[in-house]
Amino acid sequence: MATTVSEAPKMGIEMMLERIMGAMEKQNQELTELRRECSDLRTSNRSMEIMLQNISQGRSNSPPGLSAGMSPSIGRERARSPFLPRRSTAQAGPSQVLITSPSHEVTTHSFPFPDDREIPGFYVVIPAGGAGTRLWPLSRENHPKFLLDVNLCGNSLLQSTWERLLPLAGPSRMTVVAGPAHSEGILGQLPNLDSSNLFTEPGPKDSMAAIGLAAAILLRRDPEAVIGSFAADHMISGEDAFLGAVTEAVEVAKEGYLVTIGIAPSHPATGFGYIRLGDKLGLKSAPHSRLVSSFKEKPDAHTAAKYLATGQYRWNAGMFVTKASLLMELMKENCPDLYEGLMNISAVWDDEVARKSALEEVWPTLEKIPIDNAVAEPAAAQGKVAVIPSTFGWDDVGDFSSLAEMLPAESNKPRVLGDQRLGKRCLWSFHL
Ligand SMILES: Nc1nc2c(ncn2[C@@H]2O[C@H](COP(=O)(O)OP(=O)(O)O[C@H]3O[C@H](CO)[C@@H](O)[C@H](O)[C@@H]3O)[C@@H](O)[C@H]2O)c(=O)[nH]1
Repeated sequence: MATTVSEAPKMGIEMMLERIMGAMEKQNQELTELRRECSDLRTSNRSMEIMLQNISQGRSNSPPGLSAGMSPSIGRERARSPFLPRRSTAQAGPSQVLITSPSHEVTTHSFPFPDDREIPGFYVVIPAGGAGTRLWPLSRENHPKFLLDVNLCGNSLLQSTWERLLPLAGPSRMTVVAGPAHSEGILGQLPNLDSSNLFTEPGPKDSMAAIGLAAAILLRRDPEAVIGSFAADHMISGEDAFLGAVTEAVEVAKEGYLVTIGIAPSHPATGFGYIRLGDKLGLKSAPHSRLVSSFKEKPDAHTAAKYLATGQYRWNAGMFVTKASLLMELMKENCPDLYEGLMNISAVWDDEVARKSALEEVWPTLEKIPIDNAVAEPAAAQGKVAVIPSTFGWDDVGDFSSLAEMLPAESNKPRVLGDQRLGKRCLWSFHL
């Protein structure tokens, strides 16, 4: 049937109305979805607050796996930093560790630390990579975050990492893996680092190649070596609790596990990986050790909030303790080309000329992959990964908001990194 002139505008209006109705319906659906997510978040917030009240009132059915210093307002992007003068108790006292028991009780344990904490055969590996682009321009390619004294304590993050771990390994078993651009800065800041323990990689190939290179070299030097990798640019408070956790991790590593340290989460962070706790291992020498059921790398906020509410998850702090031989076996199984490349490089490491040509030839061909995806996730699926759930304060100082949390400020005043009296000459100020 032919359309008359008077019907044409009517059809146009009807089509417009139809489109508007369709758009409204879509918006309604999205609103319903958002309301549902808000309601989920409110529910998990409420349960967290109740659990926190229980802790503060000393009730025993306290929260599954939360650090006692945690802020109740988990809806905020970040909780108060444990690196600020405390109003909370996340930082355990000397030789005391806040432990979350499997029955979800937070208890305080004392570790019988001997004066000499050195662990024979334990090597520290500090992968110092990345320019920390989220902290640019404070951190730049030639001034990476780990060389900066970001919280004005008098030490760079790298120096603090060194000092923290030195009691466990002693200077001869402390190693660093970094790019050539940073060698001078690293040796300048760490005068006690043996230059043969600075493993220089030609270019960034991500954490598996960096830690794998150290493991391959150390395995040739000491077939029984147990290694622990700890990022150069993390901040930790409650150092006794930290050392206690690493000491337990070494015990578990000796039993043939790849061991990680799980941090009690204080808020539903989306910038970290999460570890799902599995069964208790029941080791006498490592009473808090558990199997890792699975890893989840950087979930969205909704998923992270759900994880927190279960109490069964810890943050993955990127710390791994293992026999060097096990790490290489896992690489051989899961990324054989990377394994072979690193074994070839390590075979000629002590010969400077042969090392140079092996690095030139092999390094560019190596796969760029994080240790989490390369070995930790597949090994967890085989029941080969353990975790020491811990409650020391930890942050990876990833961005300005995390850095700002570590700096003191009066309310409604900017946070200043540098000398406040210098006014405009201060290093940096934050308006957050
Ligand atoms: N030497 C060297 N080190 C590297 C390289 N790539 C990464 N690293 C080092 O390996 C560690 C982790 O690498 P990132 O790239 O910073 O990892 P991420 O995205 O932050 O995630 C990992 O760490 C988080 C904690 O900070 C975890 O929450 C997450 O699950 C994961 O393990 C850091 O110490 C980093 O310096 C490299 O090419 N060379």
